Formats: sequence, C-alpha cells, structure tokens
Amino acid sequence: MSTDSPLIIALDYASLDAALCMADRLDPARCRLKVGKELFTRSGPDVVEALHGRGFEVFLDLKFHDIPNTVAGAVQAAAEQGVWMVNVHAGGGRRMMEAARERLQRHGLSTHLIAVTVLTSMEAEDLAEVGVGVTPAEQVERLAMLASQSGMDGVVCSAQEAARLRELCGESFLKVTPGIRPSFAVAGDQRRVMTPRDAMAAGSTHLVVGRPVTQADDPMAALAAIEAELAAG
Ligand SMILES: O=C(O)c1cc(=O)[nH]c(=O)n1[C@@H]1O[C@H](COP(=O)(O)O)[C@@H](O)[C@H]1O
Repeated sequence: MSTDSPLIIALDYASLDAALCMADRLDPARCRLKVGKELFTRSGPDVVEALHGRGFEVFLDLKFHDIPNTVAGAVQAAAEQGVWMVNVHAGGGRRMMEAARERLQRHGLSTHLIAVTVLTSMEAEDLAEVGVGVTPAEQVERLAMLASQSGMDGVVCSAQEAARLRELCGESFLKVTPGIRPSFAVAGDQRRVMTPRDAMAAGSTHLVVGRPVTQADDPMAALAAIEAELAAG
C-alpha cells in the first residue's frame, strides 16, 4: 500500500516480535516504517518481508558507508527486497554514491536512494572532534550538494537545514528529517530538533519519528496527535 503521509515511524526494536507488535498497532495508510541497524541485524530480511505483508512501505535505514563496489552491492540487495527507500552516508563520497546509483539504474530498480549528511545527534563540537571545522549547517550543505550531483534522490538531514537545502537542491530533492519532536515529546539524545509542523514548513518532505510514537502508551493516539499538529499548520 502506498501512502501520501510524510510520516515514517522508526521501528527501533531488538526483536522481530516487538517490531511486529508495534507495526500491528499502526496503519499503513497513515505512515511508512523504518527498519534500522539493530532490528535488521537481529532479524534480517524477514522483518522487511513481514512488514510488506502487512501493507507497509519500508525505509531500510542501514546507512551504508564502504568502498563503492561494496555499497553498490548492498544497495542492490536492499532494493531487490522491494524496499521503498534505502540510504548511504554522503561522507562515503561521490564515487561511492555514483556507484550505488548506477547499480540501481542498471537493474531497473526504482527504490529511492538517499544520503545521510550530518547526523541529527551531532553538534559543532562533535564535528570538530572528528576533524570537521565547519558548522553542522555548512557541512550539511556541502554533503547535500555532493549527494545531488552524485544522483541521490535526496538526503537525510535535520529539519533545521531543510529550508536552505530547498533553495540549493530544489523542491523535488527529498529532505528526510529525523530529530522530530512533537510538542508533547522530549528531545532525549537528539540535538538538532524541530516540531513536525515547523519541519514541514521548513521544507521537509518526510518526517522520521521514533520514540515519540513507539514509546507512547497509545502509539496510534500519538500518531493522530502529530497528524493534528500537521493539519493545524
Ligand atoms: O537515518 C536516520 O534515519 C537518522 C539520521 C539522523 O541523522 N538521525 C536520526 O535520528 N536518524 C534515525 O531516526 C530515528 C529517530 O528516532 P527518535 O529519536 O526516537 O525519534 C532513529 O531511528 C535514528 O536512527
């Protein structure tokens, strides 16, 4: 089932059962689901198959970062599972991203391919520690331009950078933004955060939301509250 909702719910769980329990409380007409490293490492392609069987479109968030040939093969493997979206790290560079794009094209695979810029948990001092002496906003711009030139469909960034990227890379370039915190939620380990409504106004095309929904007593009610915040905008 395809949905026009911008919401992607992060299924950050340690077991297939726990992830499917949450999926069964959500509605594929109202959100997509994201499978990340912990869940995929534990349950493998079975989780993707089970979510597809329940009608969900899946963002396989494994943030590949390796030599070009290895990443191209991994992206192909993800796309052949029929996932809606897959990602790589833009920091892997132009040749890595181009190899991934070329591999999908060669095999006629239409999975959205996006690149992570600067993680939303990072601030200027975190970047400085790994030898990047510019602000997160500047580094995101640099990596987003590189991703766009390398054939990516969009980027993962914080909503705080979405407006600038809309100017630089255009409306149709996807801006998938985690670090979303509805008015009722706490920031936790996220640093560059924004509310759903502000994030959409800033130019996000998709919002990744994890704990504010998955840790809620009533996840569907939390989802509905986010939809209401969006509608109010
Ligand atoms: O690629 C991602 O999805 C991602 C990139 C990023 O920069 N920051 C980030 O939080 N994420 C993911 O987005 C989700 C956010 O979850 P919550 O912080 O619980 O809403 C997690 O699954 C993260 O792995």
